[in-house]
Amino acid sequence: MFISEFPSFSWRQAATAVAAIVLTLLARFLFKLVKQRRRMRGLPGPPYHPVFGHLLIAAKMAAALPPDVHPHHYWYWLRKEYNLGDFYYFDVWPVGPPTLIICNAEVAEQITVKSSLDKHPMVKSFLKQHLGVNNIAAANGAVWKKARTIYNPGFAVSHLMTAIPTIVEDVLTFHDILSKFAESQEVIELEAVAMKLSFDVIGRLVLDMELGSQRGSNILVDAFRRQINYMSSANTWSSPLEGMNPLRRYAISQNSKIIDRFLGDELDRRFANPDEKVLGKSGQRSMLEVAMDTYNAEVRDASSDSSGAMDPEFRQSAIDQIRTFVFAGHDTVSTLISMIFYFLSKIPEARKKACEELDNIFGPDVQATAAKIQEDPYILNRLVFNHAVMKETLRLFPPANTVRVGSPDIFITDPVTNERYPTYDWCVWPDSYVLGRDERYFPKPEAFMPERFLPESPFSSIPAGAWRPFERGPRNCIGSEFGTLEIKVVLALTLRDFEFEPAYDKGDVTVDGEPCYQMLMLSAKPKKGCPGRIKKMTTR
Ligand code: HEM
Repeated sequence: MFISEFPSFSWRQAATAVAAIVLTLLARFLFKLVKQRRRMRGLPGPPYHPVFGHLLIAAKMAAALPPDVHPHHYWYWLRKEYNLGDFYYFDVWPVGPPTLIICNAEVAEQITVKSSLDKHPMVKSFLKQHLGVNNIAAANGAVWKKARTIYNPGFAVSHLMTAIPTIVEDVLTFHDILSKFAESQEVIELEAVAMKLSFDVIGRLVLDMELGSQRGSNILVDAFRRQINYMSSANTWSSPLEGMNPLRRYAISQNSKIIDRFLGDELDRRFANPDEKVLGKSGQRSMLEVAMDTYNAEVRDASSDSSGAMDPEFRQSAIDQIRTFVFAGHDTVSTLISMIFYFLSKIPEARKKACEELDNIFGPDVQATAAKIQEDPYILNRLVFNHAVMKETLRLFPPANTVRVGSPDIFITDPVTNERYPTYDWCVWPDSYVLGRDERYFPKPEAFMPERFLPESPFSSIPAGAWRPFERGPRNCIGSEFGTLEIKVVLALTLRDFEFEPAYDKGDVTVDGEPCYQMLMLSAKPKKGCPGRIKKMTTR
């Protein structure tokens, strides 16, 4: 083409083209805005502005709460401030997704148990950079079902019990570490200390490996820690621009490659030696073995290529799931350990009862307790009061939650009026924090009372669906049994020897009466990492 053949544009034509584009975009935006605001008609929620929707209320809420709070605190604040009922709609489009918040046990069951809405696409768009595109926690449909079917056997109680003896060793290391902190009397972030333990423990279950992160460093654990820092608040609603930073994205993808390489090498090693009994000293089968079993049964002959390499699709999916188990399996448990110590520090009677139960079942000596658990892990089932302590802590401080996407065919039904309300095009959020503080289900909700979970509870029985920190229905937590067992081992081996003394400052901001409020770090983490000192118990 010759130069003379180029069409000649005048500035005026260029300006007209730009104006046309801007006007089209503006018209589209206005069309969507009107459509969005109309959808709210007749739906329950805080006072609604015809143009700004709930944006003005969101601004008021942001001014009332610290900027780093987990959305659990938003939903609870809104409900109290505007005296909202069993569910409400909150429309902050275009700043955030229009959300339907569910605060009623029966309604929460309608969209998780009776029908199970899919996970919201924003869960995948956020998690894929950290846990891979196939991760079970964000997947839907056939991809999710296949993953759940493959890994369910690895979470069967009989299988989990085989991991307990080595977990006892990790918890004894934790005991040593707490002893050192008790001597030094330094202020520690309990959540960070507990996280090293929960890493070691999940390493046993998932990889049957001794990660040793309580004592030193490890390539995998270090890479996971960096990844978790990238997942922090800066990554989410409070500062959306940070998520767009290309340098940060590059750093995340490089770090991800380190994790993938580590796990991929492990898979390849086990693939190359199908007959080798790749068992660690526990003699248990890790999640890697569970994955290899499926591969050998279903995929190996059909799809190994001529080079004899593992089917790449299966390999990547296995890596994604193992990453997800390591992440989901350590992050929530470390929060739970620190929050149990925190709440028990405030309620000595509950602590005393938990210690008495441990003495009755195991006798007073910690080494003897460890030996008893190793010999018969099922003895942990007898820890009824300690289990109730765990449940009460999760009621007040649920570390995780589910976020679903509405569907044109699925409506919620108001349990009082029987009227149906839409879920379609709403982000649907059944909130365990709000439910856990509802006095219809949990009388004296602010009080820490493990007794409410015992058969002889002074209160009427708790309806199904009111307590849902592990979520419910087919998308419930696959690791709930394992998390519970781990907590019981921790309590059995540490509670009687150590006490926690929180070290929040007098001037620290509180939310719902707590300086230890829920911070958004993907999951809900205690503010400041739950700072405090460890005290060695001399009397119980
Ligand atoms: C205190 C301990 C734990 C709590 C409170 C907890 C809570 C939850 C919650 C609320 C969900 C639903 C999330 C959603 O719908 O997006 C979930 C899912 C999940 N959890 Fe846990 N979890 C805990 C421990 C564990 C452990 C120990 C593991 C693994 C070893 C684990 C692995 C998973 C996985 C893989 C999912 C996704 C399941 C699916 O979508 O099918 N969790 N957890």
